[in-house]
Amino acid sequence: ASDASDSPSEKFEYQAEVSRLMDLIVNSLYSNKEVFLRELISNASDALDKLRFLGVTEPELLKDAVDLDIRIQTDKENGIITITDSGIGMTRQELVDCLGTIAQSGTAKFLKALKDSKDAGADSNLIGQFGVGFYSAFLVSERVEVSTKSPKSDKQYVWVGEANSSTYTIREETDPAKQLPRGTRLTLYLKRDDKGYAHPERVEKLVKNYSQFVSFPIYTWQEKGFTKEVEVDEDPAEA
Ligand SMILES: CCNC(=O)[C@H]1O[C@@H](n2cnc3c(N)nc(I)nc32)[C@H](O)[C@@H]1O
Repeated sequence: ASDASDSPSEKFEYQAEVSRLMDLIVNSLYSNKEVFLRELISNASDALDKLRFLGVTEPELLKDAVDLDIRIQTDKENGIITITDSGIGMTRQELVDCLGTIAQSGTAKFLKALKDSKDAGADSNLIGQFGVGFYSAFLVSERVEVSTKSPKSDKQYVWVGEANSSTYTIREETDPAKQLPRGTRLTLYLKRDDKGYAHPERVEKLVKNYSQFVSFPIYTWQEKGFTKEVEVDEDPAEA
């Protein structure tokens, strides 16, 4: 929760289409909540891809030499999941453009596709195709924080959204303990009935089921520090 020491935050209204889209996603995927982790890992992977691609022509983007990976930390006592990527990160304006607004055409197309889709399964795949998977975080979270640092900006910002709210806030991240060299850290404060997702073995199972083809290493935080989550198939010759 934001305490007094936080930097001042600015409040924004979601663009109307976004509010409608969030309600639609939460209602249509209610029976398939576990897809949230696949969608958020997919966004993290896209952010790492963007960085790798841009790094080819703009090597200075890679100046903060941190490994390109995705780290998932669970806090089962408090029902919190953290997903951190060392991707390109977002500027303050990008937070507004990417999370507070959506191209009208995108929503209309998504709505039509949703109507045409037959079963719930199709719905969950549709949100990935339309790049709107971020909002699936609100299937299981009462509050989502997106702390992000882009090499294009000298400041780190925190976007905060609450379930069933028509507004979100953005403030500068000034807490020294929360600084990122680059990339994005999502903090999911899980709903009372969904705190079970904050168990490491459940996260591991979801990562194995849904995200085995991500082209970056995914680490889950255990008590004993980060361990490699996705087995790399041993070369039989070396096994
Ligand atoms: C419709 C919701 N919008 C998004 O999910 C967009 O937000 C941005 N986004 C979401 N998670 C992100 C992430 N982890 N890193 C970066 I860079 N951008 C991210 C991307 O531009 C997504 O297309």
